[in-house]
Amino acid sequence: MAELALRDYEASAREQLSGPVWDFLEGGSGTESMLTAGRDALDRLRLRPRCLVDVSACEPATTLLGARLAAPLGIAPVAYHQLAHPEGEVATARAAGAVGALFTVSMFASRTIEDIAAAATGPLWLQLYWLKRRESMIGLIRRAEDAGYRALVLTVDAPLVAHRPRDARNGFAVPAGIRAVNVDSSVMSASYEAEAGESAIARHSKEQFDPSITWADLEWLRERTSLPLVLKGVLSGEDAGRAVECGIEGLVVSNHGGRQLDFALPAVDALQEIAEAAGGRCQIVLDGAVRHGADIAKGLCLGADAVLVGRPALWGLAHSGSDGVESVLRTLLGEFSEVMALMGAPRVSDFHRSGIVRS
Ligand SMILES: Cc1cc2nc3c(=O)[nH]c(=O)nc-3n(C[C@H](O)[C@H](O)[C@H](O)COP(=O)(O)O)c2cc1C
Ligand SMILES: CC(C)CC(=O)C(=O)O
Repeated sequence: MAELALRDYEASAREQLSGPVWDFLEGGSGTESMLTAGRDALDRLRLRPRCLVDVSACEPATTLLGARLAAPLGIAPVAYHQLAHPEGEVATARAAGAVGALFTVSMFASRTIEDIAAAATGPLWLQLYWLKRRESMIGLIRRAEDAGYRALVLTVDAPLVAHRPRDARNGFAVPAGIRAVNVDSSVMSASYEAEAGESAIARHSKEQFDPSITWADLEWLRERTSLPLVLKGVLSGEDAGRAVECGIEGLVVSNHGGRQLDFALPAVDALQEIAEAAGGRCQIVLDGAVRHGADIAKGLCLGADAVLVGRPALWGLAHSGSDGVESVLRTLLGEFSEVMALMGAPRVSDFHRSGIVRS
């Protein structure tokens, strides 16, 4: 297969997927201001290389929460991979394992977390929303522990799913046959049908998410699992400091790919403040608009330990299933290896704040 750039996978996915599914995948909240803002913020950052460094043997491998990765790269939690390919998350897990990337499985995965784990040869994290029915959440956590998941990622930027105009206009609902098979069907049953002016996705949150949780509730979760806890959707240094005080092991700096608070700051613009507030006491992961190996380097310079891609994995999946996801990840990895050499940064630990300039 000829080498494709990420934008070719995007174009192919757009052709393959139905209009409403494409809109669900690509769309943002409110004015969709953040869909371009996240990319613009990364583009404004320029890399400053060092010269005359021996880069004859660059080593992109790293460790994240104790798991070895081939590079500081992973896949962000994205609901319902079967929207892009019948094999869904099982295909994605196979691809992530083949490349040595982390795969964060969404609570709203369309394949069972056990089937996904059986296909995985790399580390898996499980993402959770805090459900009103806590016993459903705990049941899922037990299953994740038994299936060998390495961390739980609690998404904290979604007390409710924001208004997403494309989904509302399309009355978007996941097609029959694709279901959130890991969430109690009794919890989910009402949430698969759109109502007038509201997508079924918005109903998921209205009916199931608990918008009353606070920092105090984290202790309750901590007592119920031995897995490391990661908070996803943190955008302020104050919250990062608070998370560290609560003993949280990781943070995903993210604005949910522009799908939650409209006009939220781009995640990469919050990264340095958050990394400084965390002060090396927890691991820092960045997501949002990462589309090139250079973006991985930019994240590392500003204090991230790894970066995640969301939509690009689904573009690869829609294009050619597991092979497509693998090629997307390999493209990013190849670009990152080249950036390492050209930056004079042969190891992941060689990326520092001085390697980046805001233009
Ligand atoms: C279609 C779609 C579904 C998503 N589902 C989830 C989810 O279930 N849980 C979650 O925490 N984030 C979810 N996200 C947000 C991603 O984890 C991630 O923050 C975002 O997509 C990163 O930006 P990128 O797509 O530009 O790489 C979703 C994003 C998309 C595009
Ligand atoms: C099922 C949804 C709540 C998934 C999500 O987080 C999203 O669509 O951004």
